[in-house]
Amino acid sequence: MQEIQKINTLGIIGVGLIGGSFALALKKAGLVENVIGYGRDQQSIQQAKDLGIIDTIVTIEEMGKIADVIMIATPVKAFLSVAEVLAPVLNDKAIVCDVGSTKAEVIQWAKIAFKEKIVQFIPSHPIAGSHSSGPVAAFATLFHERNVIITPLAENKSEDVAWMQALWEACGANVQLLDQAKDHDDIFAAVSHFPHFLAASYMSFMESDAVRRQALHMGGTGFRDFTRIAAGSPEMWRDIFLSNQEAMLAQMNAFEKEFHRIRTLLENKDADQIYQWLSTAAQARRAWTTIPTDKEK
Ligand SMILES: NC(=O)c1ccc[n+]([C@@H]2O[C@H](COP(=O)([O-])OP(=O)(O)OC[C@H]3O[C@@H](n4cnc5c(N)ncnc54)[C@H](O)[C@@H]3O)[C@@H](O)[C@H]2O)c1
Ligand SMILES: O=C(O)C(=O)C[C@]1(C(=O)O)C=C[C@@H](O)C=C1
Repeated sequence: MQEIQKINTLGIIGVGLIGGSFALALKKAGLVENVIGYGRDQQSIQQAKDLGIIDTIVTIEEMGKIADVIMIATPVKAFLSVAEVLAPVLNDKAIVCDVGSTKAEVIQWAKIAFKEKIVQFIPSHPIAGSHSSGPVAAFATLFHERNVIITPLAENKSEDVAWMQALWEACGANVQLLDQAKDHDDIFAAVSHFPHFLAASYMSFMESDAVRRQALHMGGTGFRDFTRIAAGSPEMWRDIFLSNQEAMLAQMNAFEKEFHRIRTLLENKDADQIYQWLSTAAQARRAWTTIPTDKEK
């Protein structure tokens, strides 16, 4: 196997679950000498340093001058303001990536902020995460056996994309390249953003009424598994929904029809069709093997 080029200085903007885990994974792989970090919140960035995720706290200006790889790992709606500070101070040798859950808007903003330096920006999205956030939630094996989607830009140099891919692979990830940001956003509206909408809607629905709230205490493993993701960061998910509004609304419209169809089956006590519907769903879920099942803790 070809040796992966080491990073002298890795810069992370927004050292939370994803940025922190990337830094820890590359440290563990022995691929980074020095990690510098910038964060919005002083207490949180200090915590990242105390936990050994980053070695030094810096400003974006300092990072832009010295880092050779920079990851922007903030919630997606913070991307533009961060990129606008980074772009003018970004050294020519650096490559920059993001980890945002949406791609079309991020790429549009990257082009506005980085201008001719857009060649240095490689859009990325790890399909790995958790409902926990902040540097305390970060761990080195988060990306093991998980997909990472890179949506390279026409302007990118192929050797930079290859290096980015190799870095993710060194974190244990399987990298897939997707040409179109819109395809990415449609896909992840369906398999990530809309499921989150369902879990969050369900939890707020349960919480909104005293009798249902009382029933929550009786929930078991099915309830736990169905609702886990609803505990995720409201800031992160607000930004994702707003950033992928069009694709989310398309999912909602389609689901409204399905909701209606199933409701009618139940109103009509149509046992055969209800069985058919549940059977199709069960087969689809049993056949889903995209990621391995987490080992029992
Ligand atoms: N959590 C997941 O499951 C997951 C998975 C894949 C991708 N993502 C994406 O990764 C990004 C980060 O998510 P996360 O789970 O690590 O969130 P997080 O809350 O754990 O970390 C985000 C960090 O960014 C910092 N931050 C926020 N605004 C900032 C700003 N303007 N300048 C500098 N720092 C700022 C926060 O203080 C925090 O430390 C988001 O864009 C999210 O969509 C998340
Ligand atoms: O495991 C979780 O809690 C997640 O929500 C992770 C998850 C997902 O939907 O799979 C969430 C958002 C991302 O952009 C990528 C991964």
